[in-house]
Amino acid sequence: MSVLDEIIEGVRADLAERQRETSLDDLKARAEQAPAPRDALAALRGQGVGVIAEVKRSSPSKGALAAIADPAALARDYEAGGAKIISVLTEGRKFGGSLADLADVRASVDIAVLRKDFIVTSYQLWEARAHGADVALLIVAALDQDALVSLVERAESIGLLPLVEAHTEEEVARAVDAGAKVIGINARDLKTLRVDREVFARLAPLVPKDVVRIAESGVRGPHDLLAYASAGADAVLVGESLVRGRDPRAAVADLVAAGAHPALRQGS
Ligand SMILES: O=P(O)(O)OC[C@@H](O)[C@@H](O)c1c[nH]c2ccccc12
Repeated sequence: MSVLDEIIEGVRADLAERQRETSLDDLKARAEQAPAPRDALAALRGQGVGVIAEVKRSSPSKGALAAIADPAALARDYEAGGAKIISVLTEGRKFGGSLADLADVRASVDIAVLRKDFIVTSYQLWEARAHGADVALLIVAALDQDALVSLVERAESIGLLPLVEAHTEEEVARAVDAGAKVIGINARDLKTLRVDREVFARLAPLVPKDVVRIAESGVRGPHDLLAYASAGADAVLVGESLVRGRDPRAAVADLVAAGAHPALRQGS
C-alpha cells in the first residue's frame, strides 16, 4: 500500500466518525452561516510571485516539525510577512491538524485560507466552507476522474476555489480536463514521499496560460522560490521551512521580496 493509500484509509475512518456526529444537512446549515468566501483567485493573479504559507505541525516524511500551540498567531505572522493565502493542514493522524485550526486561523486573518487535506467526498467540502475555508485542495492522485470533476464543480458551487494538485503529466492533463483554474504541482510524490524539485519545470509548460500555476513543496528559501518562478510559478506553497524557522514573519517577507522582482512573471 502506498503512503497516500494509507493516509486516505485513516482519513476515511475519521470522516466516517464525523459523519455519524454531524449530518450533511447540519453541515450545510453551518456553511450558510459562515463568513462569505474571500477572493483567493484575485489574490493569486495579483502582482509578484505569491507565497502561500502553511500551518503544518508534522508530516509523514519528517514526523514532528513544530508544536504550533497557537496556529492563529502563526497565521497572523504569515499575513504580516505578506503571504497571499494561508494553508492549514486539517488532517489529524499524520499532519497533526484539525478543522478547529482552520476555523481559528480563518477568524484571525483577513486573507483567504486553504483547507489542506485529503478530500474524497463532497461532505469534506461542506466541512471546509463551514469552518471558513475559501480554497480547498483536491489531489488528483487520490481521486478517479469522475470524482475529481464532480468535486471541482461542487467546490465552485459552494464558493470554494479548488486548488487541483498534480505530480505527473497524466495528472496535469486530468486537472486541466476537470476545468481547474488553479493547478498545484507538488514536488513531493505522495506515494513515496520523495521530493524532486525538477518536477515543476517539467510539468509547468503543460498547464494552459490562463490557469494559475502553484509550485508546492521543497521551498527552503528565496533561491528555491526564484527557481520555481523562473520555471513559470505564479505562487509557491511553503510549509516546513517556515514552521521550522525562528522568525516565520521574516521568512515569509524574504520570500515575498524575492517574488516581487519585476523580471518575474513577465508572461502573465
Ligand atoms: O513542507 P513543504 O515541503 O514546504 O511543503 C508544503 C506543501 O507543499 C505540502 O505540505 C503538501 C503539498 N501537497 C500536499 C498534500 C497533502 C499534504 C501536504 C501537502
